[in-house]
Amino acid sequence: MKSHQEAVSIRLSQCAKSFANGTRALQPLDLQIHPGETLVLLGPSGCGKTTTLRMIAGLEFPDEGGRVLFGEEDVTMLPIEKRGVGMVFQNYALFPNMSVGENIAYGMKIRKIAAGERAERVERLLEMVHLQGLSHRRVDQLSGGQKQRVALARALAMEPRVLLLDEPLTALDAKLREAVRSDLNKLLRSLGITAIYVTHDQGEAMALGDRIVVMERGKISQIGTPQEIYYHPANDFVAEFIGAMNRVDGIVAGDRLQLPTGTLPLPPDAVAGQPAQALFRPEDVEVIDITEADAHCLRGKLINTFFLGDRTRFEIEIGAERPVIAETSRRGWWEAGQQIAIRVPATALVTMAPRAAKETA
Ligand SMILES: Nc1ncnc2c1ncn2[C@@H]1O[C@H](COP(=O)(O)OP(=O)(O)OP(=O)(O)O)[C@@H](O)[C@H]1O
Repeated sequence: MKSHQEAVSIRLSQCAKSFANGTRALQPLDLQIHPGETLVLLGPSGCGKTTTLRMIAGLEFPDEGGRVLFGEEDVTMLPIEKRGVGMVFQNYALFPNMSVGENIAYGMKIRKIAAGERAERVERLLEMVHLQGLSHRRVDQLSGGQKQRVALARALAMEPRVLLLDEPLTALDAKLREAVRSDLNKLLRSLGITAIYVTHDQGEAMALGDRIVVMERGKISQIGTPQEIYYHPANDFVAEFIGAMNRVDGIVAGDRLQLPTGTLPLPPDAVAGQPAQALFRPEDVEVIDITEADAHCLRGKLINTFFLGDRTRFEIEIGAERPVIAETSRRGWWEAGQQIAIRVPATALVTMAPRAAKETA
């Protein structure tokens, strides 16, 4: 089913939010969401993700001076029922004593959409969320994943202009979460609806977002595609929040970064003779046997190993402020206490984006 609505852009302009108790949940915020894109709001607890989403929904209103636009239409003061948004929450918010079909049809009934059309839309939506044949099942007899699919179908039933999802997969167990996430991804792409998705889970953000907005303490820290956020963090906060990051300090010597225990490739912004910092991801660290170490390695002592099933994590003391973390899916094993070496290819050095909090699109 294609969304009947044309995809709409959304613009937040100077949207700040203070609550009556004096909490400043959001600093004045500017944000442009493209028609049909899935934008993920990502950040730690309390950073203002939900408040931003609720302002787009019409469940909160920005402080004076803030404006919310859907396309050309100023919706700043419109309540939720006049905005044409569909919402999905972590806790489903379904009517437990109604059937699946009744839940999905509820909004349509209120809007007095004819029974025939209601039934037809319910069938189409059930098919879309892979719940064919379950229309008469009571909601309290469904699994968590099925409930969340019903909530999604219900949100889409009114053919909203915008779909808003607030931590919709958090209540599901890990395996189910991945399955529903994959379906949701396909669905969002096929519908082409403008969607805003709140999560504190960076894996989810990477998997679902066309772009990700990383938020920190009521402010936008960076906006970018998942690749931009992962490989070119704009600042320390993003670098630390998204995935694990190694950072080591050295001195630029010739075409290498010199550390007490060996060398690494040069960071991109390195200046000869100056101190510089190299940032790299654990999965890009090659762990090698000390007998094979050469001038392009760092030497160290293995202080911890963790077998994680699909990969192994090593913590290696190299005389820097923090141990280097390496993760590899290759089968190879060293014992804690052993001397070891690591190599990092030049292409794996993560660069900081030159300017913070700039829109990249
Ligand atoms: N109704 C309210 N009254 C007062 N303060 C509020 C209210 N709603 C949110 N806050 C505060 O505003 C800040 C941002 O909250 P918000 O719910 O947007 O964060 P969040 O990033 O969604 O966090 P979480 O991931 O924990 O849901 C927090 O400090 C929160 O305590």
